[in-house]
Amino acid sequence: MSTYKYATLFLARNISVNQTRTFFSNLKCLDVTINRENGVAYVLMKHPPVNTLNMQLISELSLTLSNLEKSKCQGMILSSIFDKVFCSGLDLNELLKPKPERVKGYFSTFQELVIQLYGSSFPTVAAMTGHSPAGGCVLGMCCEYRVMKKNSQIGIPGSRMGIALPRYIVNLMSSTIGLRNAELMLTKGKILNTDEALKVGLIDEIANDRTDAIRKAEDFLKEYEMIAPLARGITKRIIRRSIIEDVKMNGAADLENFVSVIMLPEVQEKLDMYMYNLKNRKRD
Ligand SMILES: CCCCCC/C=C\CC(=O)SCCNC(=O)CCNC(=O)[C@H](O)C(C)(C)COP(=O)(O)OP(=O)(O)OC[C@H]1O[C@@H](n2cnc3c(N)ncnc32)[C@H](O)[C@@H]1OP(=O)(O)O
Repeated sequence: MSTYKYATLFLARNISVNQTRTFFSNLKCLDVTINRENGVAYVLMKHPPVNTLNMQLISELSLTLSNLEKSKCQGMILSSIFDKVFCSGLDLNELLKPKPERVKGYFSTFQELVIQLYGSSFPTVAAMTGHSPAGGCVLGMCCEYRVMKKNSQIGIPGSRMGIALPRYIVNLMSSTIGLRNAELMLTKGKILNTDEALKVGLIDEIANDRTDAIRKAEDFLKEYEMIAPLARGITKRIIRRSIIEDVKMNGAADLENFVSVIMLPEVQEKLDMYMYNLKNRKRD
């Protein structure tokens, strides 16, 4: 049995091997296991070293969501096998010196994933085992509930990187923490620690460690066992409809705009500096 399989079973505590089944065995960047008893899917990102959202990870997440939609999945916990990082966001290498068609395809695949996760029919929880910058924060915001390990950081540093965010990201943040907080956070490209994130409502609970994060995520999903699935699903759809409709209406134009900004020499210069600083910063 692989290390990852052990990790999955460890996460699905109290569940014997007979109660779990590996949903997909041919994925490179994900482990997907379903608990047969309650229908909860555990989707663990395992793309070393820091779960950067390269094309492969984005595509596997998307494929997994499609398959979970077709299965009798009752809920999903999105997490990471890494203790320090949930997800480090989009792949900065895709943003640097990009070819227009390639970068357009990349962002469009990410946009589709966001809408798929945000609009999923089953309830979703992000069990964030560590830092969740940028795209990692976006994945978390698409879920109904976010539990984050203490001493982690979360936020979208777009402005600090010279990137004007697409409107669906701004809308997601505004719907999560309110317009005022979103404006303050996003215009400054602020990254929050767990206490700050809890205070503004960017996360819902703080966990002591990985096991605690998973337990809290399971507890959140358990509450739905008493709720009529149809009523829950319809209500979720109504609440989330405006952002989804907005992407359908404006997503393509928004994407064109975003790509043309990314290609600007001054934005590229800023991104280059950002990457340089990332590679040369002191590690803690
Ligand atoms: C139309 C769609 C638009 C969406 C627009 C808005 C949404 C998102 C935009 C983005 O997501 S851009 C990506 C922004 N991400 C970041 O700024 C995070 C950067 N990374 C970090 O802060 C840290 O790596 C970490 C996540 C806190 C982890 O720190 P740790 O010390 O554990 O690990 P490192 O040593 O820093 O990293 C290991 C290794 O990975 C490289 N790396 C990290 N993150 C990225 C990344 N996002 N893209 C590419 N590469 C990344 C890092 O440079 C290290 O490489 P080496 O130095 O080992 O070669």
